[in-house]
Amino acid sequence: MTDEFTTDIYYDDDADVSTLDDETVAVLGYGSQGHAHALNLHESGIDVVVGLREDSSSRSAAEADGLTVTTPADAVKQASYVSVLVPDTVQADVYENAIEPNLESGQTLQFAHGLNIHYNQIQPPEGVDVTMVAPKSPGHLVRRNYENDEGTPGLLAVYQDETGEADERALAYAKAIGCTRAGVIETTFREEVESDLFGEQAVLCGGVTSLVKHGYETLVDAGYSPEIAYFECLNELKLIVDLMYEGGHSEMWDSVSDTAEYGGLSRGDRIVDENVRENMEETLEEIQNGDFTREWIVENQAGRPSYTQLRQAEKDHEIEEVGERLRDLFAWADEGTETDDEDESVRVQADD
Ligand SMILES: NC(=O)C1=CN([C@@H]2O[C@H](COP(=O)(O)OP(=O)(O)OC[C@H]3O[C@@H](n4cnc5c(N)ncnc54)[C@H](OP(=O)(O)O)[C@@H]3O)[C@@H](O)[C@H]2O)C=CC1
Ligand SMILES: CC[C@](O)(C(C)=O)C(=O)O
Ligand SMILES: [Mg+2]
Ligand SMILES: [Mg+2]
Repeated sequence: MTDEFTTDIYYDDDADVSTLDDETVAVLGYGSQGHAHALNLHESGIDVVVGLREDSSSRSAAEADGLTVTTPADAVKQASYVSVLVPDTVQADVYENAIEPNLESGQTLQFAHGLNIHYNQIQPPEGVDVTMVAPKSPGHLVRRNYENDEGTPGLLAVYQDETGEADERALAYAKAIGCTRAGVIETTFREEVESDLFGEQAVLCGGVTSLVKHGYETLVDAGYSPEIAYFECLNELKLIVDLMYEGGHSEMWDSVSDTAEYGGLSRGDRIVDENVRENMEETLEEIQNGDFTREWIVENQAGRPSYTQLRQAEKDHEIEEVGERLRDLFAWADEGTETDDEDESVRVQADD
């Protein structure tokens, strides 16, 4: 642990996987996070049972991966530690029907995102520890990093500590899925939920895709080719973000040309200006006052009409079709010498 930061950060030496020896962890859901947690826990020597619906489309994958699968209700009965990794929108329902009737004092109820607890969609009983281990990464990378002996940073929070061991047990879980290899930051449910929702809406997912689309459209509308616009505004973004990830903004600015640095520093705040900042503050307020979550719950109750429309519009955007064609060319380039007939035809087009 280090005391140089405002929060506690835990690493492998601060956690002990054997805390969960002789226990069974129920992983409910086998999607993005579920498959990663279940497999990493299993390979860390922990007894895992996966809870899925009888007709679940994930059942065959979990079984093929060598895991024991049963229903969510039965998994909760078998386990002392319950990790809720079904989508946020069904957690309240799964809690009411499969978890709550089978919960016993001393068990741990754990989440990877605090939405349902923080916005009171799930109200756990006394006697049960309620914790969160939230990897700050898509689940598929949680798994890939673990397999590569690398870690995934995560957040840890304790909402209810009835056993006096909630923290220690959550740390053991975080270590078993590979998070303490990279570092686990102690936080609260409120901080995790509000910052996570804000990050994905304003910057990571919503903000960045809108920025890319606006950049792409500006170039294409001005007569530049869609392929050039795609590479400039989307493909190269990864390379720039990789530099920021490795060494912060400084490493990125050091690596690009002086022309790019001067242009970026003098123009960046003109593009993402005070209006954007005000929009960000409004978005954060909707998260803090619960408006976003209320809207999302109603949207789900109504069968997701707006979500479906927004998803389709995003899929139909020209940049998706251009990107698909161009990524195929790059897939060929990545395959090196293993060319086949199909690859050769791409090579001709690429050379043309
Ligand atoms: N996606 C991510 O990378 C991240 C997610 N989180 C959090 O992790 C949690 C899980 O999210 P995520 O991994 O994206 O979820 P997914 O959408 O990937 O979960 C799908 C899994 O849940 C099962 N499932 C869906 N509905 C039900 C149901 N009603 N009853 C039982 N099982 C069901 C599905 O099985 P079936 O085949 O039966 O539909 C499938 O196995 C959420 O709290 C999320 O906020 C946190 C950090 C990152
Ligand atoms: C950035 C999106 C995320 O918050 C995540 C992968 O961390 C999510 O909810 O999927
Ligand atoms: Mg997140
Ligand atoms: Mg999230």
